[in-house]
Amino acid sequence: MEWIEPCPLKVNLCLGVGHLQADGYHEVETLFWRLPSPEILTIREINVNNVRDRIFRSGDPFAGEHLVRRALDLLRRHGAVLPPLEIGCSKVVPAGGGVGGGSGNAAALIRWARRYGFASLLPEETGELGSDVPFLADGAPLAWGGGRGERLLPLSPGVQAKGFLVFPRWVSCTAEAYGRLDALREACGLSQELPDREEGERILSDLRERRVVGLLPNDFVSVSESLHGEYREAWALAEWAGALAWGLCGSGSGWFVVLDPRADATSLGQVLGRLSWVRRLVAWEG
Ligand SMILES: C[C@](O)(CO)[C@H](O)COP(=O)(O)OP(=O)(O)OC[C@H]1O[C@@H](n2ccc(N)nc2=O)[C@H](O)[C@@H]1O
Ligand SMILES: Nc1ncnc2c1ncn2[C@@H]1O[C@H](COP(=O)(O)OP(=O)(O)OP(=O)(O)O)[C@@H](O)[C@H]1O
Repeated sequence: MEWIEPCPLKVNLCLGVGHLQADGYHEVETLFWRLPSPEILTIREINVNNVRDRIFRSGDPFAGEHLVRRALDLLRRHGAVLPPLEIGCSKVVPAGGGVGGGSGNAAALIRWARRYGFASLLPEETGELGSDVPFLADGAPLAWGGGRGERLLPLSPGVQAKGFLVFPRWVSCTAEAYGRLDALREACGLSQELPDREEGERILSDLRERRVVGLLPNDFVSVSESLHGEYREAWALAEWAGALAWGLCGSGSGWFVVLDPRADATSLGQVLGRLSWVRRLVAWEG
């Protein structure tokens, strides 16, 4: 048997970071939006006894253990009786870009396991793989997320739009970004007021009505702008292009532009593609 499983990505249409908790994680309040990923998982059953799983890596490189392997281990620990599997994924989305590319690969396997009745994991369980995995594994197009991202309230209907994910030449380590935000807040006495769901609903209603929102609220913007002046150029370009909204992907380094679904994205795509500090451009429609 062979299955093809599409992988999801996420951006945060609003992201507020609260205090560091005793478990080493910060409390967040966020509006998750699922976007289609250019990546897919191919899952093949190995019909030979006493053979181990084979997980193949190709495309864009990344460090550390494959999140798909960790997802397989998690599924089996929770009772999934899976045959040995051969899983492949050609990486297109750069790691450290803030869209949960690796988390989306793991989430795709978890969704596949749920669909075929192998196991149905809870958000608190999938959160072990990464804070964005519960949302990505859930399947809702939009959700308000609390806790570390595992407390989810699905929102509907979705938003029709198109746009770009833009990955710069630098990457952002999530743990470092949270640490820098704490340090910046301590140094500048910045407030830690968390957004509420009403703020998220306002953003959604503007986007559904195709009203311009501008730069989306994300506490990591100040951290990223302090490290890379290029983000200000990014926001100016998005505004010049008549985008509905733009913002940082999670804790960076990627950023995204949301356009009216009827807009012609050609010139913006050409301009973004020519920027010397841009490593990869991914167009999306959803
Ligand atoms: C920035 C977001 O993408 C917003 O959706 C997520 O909060 C980050 O999710 P992620 O990249 O999957 O990160 P994780 O693998 O869960 O966490 C990596 C590290 O980031 C820090 N971390 C992460 C999430 C969180 N709410 N507070 C944290 O302080 C912790 O040091 C943690 O060890
Ligand atoms: N299949 C995978 N694809 C990409 N990265 C992976 C994968 N498996 C493990 N990783 C590691 O996990 C980290 C987190 O990946 P993920 O794509 O979920 O998060 P991100 O928000 O895009 O980036 P980061 O958390 O690194 O800022 C990556 O930085 C990478 O080192």
